Amino acid sequence: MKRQIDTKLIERSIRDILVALGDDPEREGLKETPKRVAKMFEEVFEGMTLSNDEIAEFFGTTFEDEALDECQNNFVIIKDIPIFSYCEHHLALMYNMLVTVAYLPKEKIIGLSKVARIADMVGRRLQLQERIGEEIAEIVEKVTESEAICVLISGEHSCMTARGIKKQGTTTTTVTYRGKRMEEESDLRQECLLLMK
Ligand SMILES: Nc1nc2c(ncn2[C@@H]2O[C@H](COP(=O)(O)OP(=O)(O)OP(=O)(O)O)[C@@H](O)[C@H]2O)c(=O)[nH]1
Ligand SMILES: [Zn+2]
Repeated sequence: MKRQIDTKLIERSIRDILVALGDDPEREGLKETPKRVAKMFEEVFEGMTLSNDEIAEFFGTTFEDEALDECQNNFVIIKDIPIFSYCEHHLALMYNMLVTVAYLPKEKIIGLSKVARIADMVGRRLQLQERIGEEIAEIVEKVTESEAICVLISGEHSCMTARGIKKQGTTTTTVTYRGKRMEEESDLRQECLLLMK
């Protein structure tokens, strides 16, 4: 069940912020700003209205194919999915984010676009980069029942490039492994990472 975002409360809060900044929320350029921001939040935080189970259910289109019985070690890799997110510490934009998802199909394969939809929706939450990887891996595992999943993410955090320490061009890379085979087989982890890069 999709949760509703309280847009009226967001509008009031943004108006308060404009006043706190010493500006006039009634002036022409700002009159519609609280409404615009509330609408933008509804869009960019849509993932906060859904649980991981719901995302798995909505974007869980899978197929079964006899050919899959023959190949227990053939990775599927969906590379460089661009997403945006917002860091939960500063509400600052994470940008130039590229997500690569690899998994070993067991009996089911997931529709390729669904992987991108899952990554996109997980990004639309107040996040940590590490948690984006964990949540994508968890949802892909729920949908595919795969025993070997890896999520590689690289991205820039505006809270680190445009404020504070201001180190432009710094990128952060996170790697998330999930599943029994990934835990147990270090060769598989290495092979997978090599293929993803
Ligand atoms: N691990 C991790 N840290 C993050 C992420 N996004 C932001 N941060 C960090 O969260 C930390 C928050 O630190 P604080 O000391 O509480 O906040 P701050 O005073 O604004 O820190 P500075 O950014 O160093 O100015 C900072 O080091 C951020 O770089 C993320 O996705 N993962
Ligand atoms: Zn931040």
